[in-house]
Amino acid sequence: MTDTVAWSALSPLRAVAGPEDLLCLSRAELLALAKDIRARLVATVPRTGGHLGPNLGVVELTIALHRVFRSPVDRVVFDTGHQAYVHKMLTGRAGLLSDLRSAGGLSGYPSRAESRHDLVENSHASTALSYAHGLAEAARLRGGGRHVVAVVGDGALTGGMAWEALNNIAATAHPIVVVLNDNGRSYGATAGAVGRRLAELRVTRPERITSNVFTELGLAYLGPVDGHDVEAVEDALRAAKSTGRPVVVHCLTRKGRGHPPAEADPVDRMHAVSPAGRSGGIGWTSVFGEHLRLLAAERPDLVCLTAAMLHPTGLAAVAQAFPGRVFDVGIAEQHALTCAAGMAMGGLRPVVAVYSTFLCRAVDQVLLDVALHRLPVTLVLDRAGVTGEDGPSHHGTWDLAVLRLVPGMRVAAPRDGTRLRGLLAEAVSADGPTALRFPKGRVASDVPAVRTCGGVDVLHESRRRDVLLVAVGCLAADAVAAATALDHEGIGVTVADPRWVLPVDPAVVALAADHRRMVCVEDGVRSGGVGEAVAEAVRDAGLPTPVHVLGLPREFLPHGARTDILRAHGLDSAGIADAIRGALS
Ligand SMILES: Cc1ncc(C[n+]2csc(CCOP(=O)(O)OP(=O)(O)O)c2C)c(N)n1
Ligand SMILES: CC(=O)[C@@H](O)[C@H](O)COP(=O)(O)O
Ligand SMILES: [Mg+2]
Repeated sequence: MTDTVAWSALSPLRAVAGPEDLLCLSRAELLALAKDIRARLVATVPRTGGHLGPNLGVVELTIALHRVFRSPVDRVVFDTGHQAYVHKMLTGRAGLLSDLRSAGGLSGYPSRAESRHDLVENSHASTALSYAHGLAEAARLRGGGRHVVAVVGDGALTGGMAWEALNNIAATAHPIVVVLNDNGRSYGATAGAVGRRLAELRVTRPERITSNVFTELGLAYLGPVDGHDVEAVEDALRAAKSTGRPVVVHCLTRKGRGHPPAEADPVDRMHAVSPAGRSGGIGWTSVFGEHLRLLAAERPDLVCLTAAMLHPTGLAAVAQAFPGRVFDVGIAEQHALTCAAGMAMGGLRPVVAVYSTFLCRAVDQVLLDVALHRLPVTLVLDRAGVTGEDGPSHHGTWDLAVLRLVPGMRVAAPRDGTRLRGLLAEAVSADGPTALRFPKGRVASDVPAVRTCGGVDVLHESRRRDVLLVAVGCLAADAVAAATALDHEGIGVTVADPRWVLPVDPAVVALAADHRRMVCVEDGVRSGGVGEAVAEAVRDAGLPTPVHVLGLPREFLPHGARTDILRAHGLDSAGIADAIRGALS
C-alpha cells in the first residue's frame, strides 16, 4: 500500500540515502527535511500503527545526531527503540515506512537484520546506557576512534538499570554521549523525583545550572537545549563530542510535536496508535480495569501498582476512583514487585499490573521478595501470549513457564470476560501470590461450561472419550471449535478449561484417566509451560495417557498479526483439530 503523501520527486527525504547525505544540506534544506519527515510520519503511522508521538518528538534531534556522529562507525543506541523511525528514515529506509510493523516489513524497533546502523532490538526500556558502557569498554580495549551515543528518554531514566549504568559510566573517562530526550513524559507525566528534578532543570537557564544530579555523579552536563532546533542540538553534540568524557546533553522535546492531535492528546500524546481499521470493541484491559475498580470499592486494603503504564494496563479507572491507592513507580518493574511485597507485609492487598513481557524484568523479585514470603500479591499480566506487531521483545510468551517455577504461585488464565471477573475476585482473595494473564485486544465472547469437575470447567464433551483437550485461557474458543468439527468425524473430544492453570488441578488428572489421549494447548512457550506441567502431573499419577503439548517454540517470534502468528504455529481451531487427528493416527 502506498501512503497518502505522495513520494514526490521533490521530497527532501528522497535525497537522503544515508546519513552522509545530511552533511551537505543547508539550514533551509534541513528545515524542509524535518517537515517532510513529519508529513510522512503523520501520513503513515496512523495507518500502520506504531509510536507516532515519540517519533514526532525526535525529528530534529535525530537529524542533528546523524550530522555530528558517523553511524555506524560511531555507535548509536536508542533506549526502548520505539522512537527510531526517524533514524530508519535517515539510514535509507524511508521508502519502506509504509510496511512498518507488518509481517516481513520494517520492524517498529531497531533491527540488526535491516541495517548496520541498528544495534539494540530489545524494546524493554532503560537498557541503552548499559549497552553504551559495554560498547565504550569494547572500543577502548579494541582500539578507539569511535564515539558511543545513547539516546535515552526521561521515562527510561526512571528505570533502575539506567542508574546502575550511570554509576559505572560516571566512574570512567570514556567519551560516552548521553542524549537525554526529555519530553517530560513516559506515557503520562514522568513519575517520581527524577521526573520532578528534570522538570526543574527544563525551566532553568543553562548559565544558572551549576550542578545537578548528573554533575553530582561526575558526568559533564550540557543543556538544556531546544531539541527541535537542529543547529542548537548540533552545537551541543559537537561540544559534547569534544569533552572526551561521559557527558549528558539535555534536549527538551515535545512528544507529538508538529501534529496538533498528538500534541493535544491528554492521555499520552499518541504514544502508540493502533493500526487503521482495528476497531476498538471491549478489550480485556478495560474488563479488568472496570472490575478491579469494583473490587477496590469493596476492599479498602486493595492497592495497585503500575510501571509507568496507568492507562495501558487499565488501572486509570481505579486511580480516578481511588487516587491514593494507585502507585505509578516509573519504568521500574523490579521496584513495583518488591514495593508490593512491602505493602503486603504491611497488611495491604497489592495488585501489580504489567505487560507480560515486562514481568521478565522482575523474576527475582517475584521469586524471592514475593513468593519466598508467601505474600498475597496479585500479578495481572496483560498482553500475555503472542502480542503481534511489537515483535519479539514484546510477545508475552514466557510468563507461564517462568511462573511455573515459582513455589506457591497460582496462575489463572481466563477464557473470557466472565471468567476474568471471577478469577480476579478469587485472585485478590487468595492467601498467597497469584497471577492472572490475558492477551492483547478485544475480549473473547463468553464460552459457557457444560459442567464442572472440581475447579475445572468442561466446555464440550461427547459420548466418546477419545481425547481430553486442555485449553489454556483465550484459546478455549478455538478448542471448542476444533472439538465441534471433530464430532462430525466421529472423534470424541472433551474440552476442559482449568481456569487456574498452575499448579495443575488434580481434577485435570482425574479427567485424563477417563480418556485415551490428552492434548494441551497454550498461547505460550511449550518448554516448561502448562502442557508440560500437565504431562508431568499425569505421569506422576502413574497414568499411561499420552499427552501432546501444543504451544509456541522456544524462539524469538517476529512481528506480525497475532492471529497469523498463532495460525502459523497451529494454535487456531484448524491447527488444534489437525493435532488431535495426528495424535489419534
Ligand atoms: C521495562 C519496560 N517497561 C515498560 C515499557 C513500556 N514503555 C514503552 S515506551 C514507555 C515510555 C518511555 O518514556 P521515555 O523513555 O520518556 O520515551 P518517550 O516515549 O517519551 O520518547 C514505556 C513505559 C517498556 N518498553 N519497557
Ligand atoms: C514501546 C512499548 O513498550 C509500548 O509503547 C508498547 O509498544 C505498547 O504496546 P501496546 O500498543 O500493546 O499497548
Ligand atoms: Mg519521555
